[in-house]
Amino acid sequence: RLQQTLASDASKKRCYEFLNMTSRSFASVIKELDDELRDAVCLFYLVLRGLDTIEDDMTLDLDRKVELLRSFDQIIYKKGWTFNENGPNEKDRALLVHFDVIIDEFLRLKPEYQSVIANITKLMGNGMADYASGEHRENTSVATIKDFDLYCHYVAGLVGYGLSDLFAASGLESEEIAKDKALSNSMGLFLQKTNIIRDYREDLDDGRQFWPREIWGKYADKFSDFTKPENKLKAQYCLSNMVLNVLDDVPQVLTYLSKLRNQSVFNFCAIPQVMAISTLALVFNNLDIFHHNIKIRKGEAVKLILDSTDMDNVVSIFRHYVFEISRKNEATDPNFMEISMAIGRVSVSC
Ligand SMILES: COc1cccc([C@H]2O[C@H](CC(=O)N[C@@H](CC(=O)O)C(=O)O)C(=O)N(CC(C)(C)C)c3ccc(Cl)cc32)c1OC
Repeated sequence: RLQQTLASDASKKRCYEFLNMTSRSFASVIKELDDELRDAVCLFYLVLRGLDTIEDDMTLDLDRKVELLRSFDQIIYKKGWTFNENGPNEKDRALLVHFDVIIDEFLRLKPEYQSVIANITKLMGNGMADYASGEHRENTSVATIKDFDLYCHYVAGLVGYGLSDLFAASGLESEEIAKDKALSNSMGLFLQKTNIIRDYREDLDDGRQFWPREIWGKYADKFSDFTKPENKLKAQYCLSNMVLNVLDDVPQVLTYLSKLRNQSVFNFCAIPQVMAISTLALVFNNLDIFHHNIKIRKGEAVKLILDSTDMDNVVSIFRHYVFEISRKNEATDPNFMEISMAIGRVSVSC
């Protein structure tokens, strides 16, 4: 008995070490969750990280990758399973090499948490596999805005679905939070789309492009054209068009947050969203994103974390950054009117 307890404490501790290693600041936010949810969310994060590592691994041949993605929801039940076929990326490699530890802890979760995580893993793994093997294969390019929303639904919207299901199953939040899928989806889309805008240069250098051709194709012939000084103006208008697309999700994000009742769940959900609206204001009309990765200053991030503990503060943070976007909005920009109206829609929702 004691032997088992010591073993399970050791593997739980190792899971949190992997969490700290893979997610920098976010790990500390997960650790603040109430006891009932902390381990389930930690394991959900690590399972998703494992899936993401496989999707990102360019050294795997396609058939092998698709097989792993489509079966990951069964793999997480296989005690002892580990994976060391994958590439050089040390940080993520370690997680899969020691994935048996994650599986041991996953199998110690309550059955209802296990099934939420397994169901989302199945949907996400198949979505990723469809995407990897489908017509997108050439350079993971996204054609239409519809494709863009579908891709972001697979990799981020589904995470919102799963977390809302965990919140409801824990009893810390109402069943309603898991019912309205559109709200949960927006929680993922807002974060993912903001990151995709911020990461233009990093992804371009990695040979990946996630901006939908339906948008950037209006401003250039090649996705990399925006890095050229002579295309400065086109680059700015393409960027504002991308920001306009993301602003659509803001009202749903605020509605989702307003439904939360548990303080630790609210903090966990609000902090990434206020970081994202701050990032969105930073990248808007900021041509640096075409040259290097930009991030909000550490001091500002800390202030945002401390301030996002109740709905009124979160609303005023969103108002502040949406106002900053409207200040930077230029009348000569073809998207000027649309952005002004999107800002109007946001302002009435908060
Ligand atoms: C209701 O929905 C959510 C509520 C709270 C947080 C998140 C969301 O926030 C982090 C926040 C995070 O991971 N931030 C990074 C910073 C960064 O990535 O730029 C960090 O602070 O390290 C994030 O980015 N993603 C990754 C996806 C967006 C793909 C889902 C994420 C991955 C796994 C989990 Cl369990 C959760 C999240 C939610 O997911 C939608």
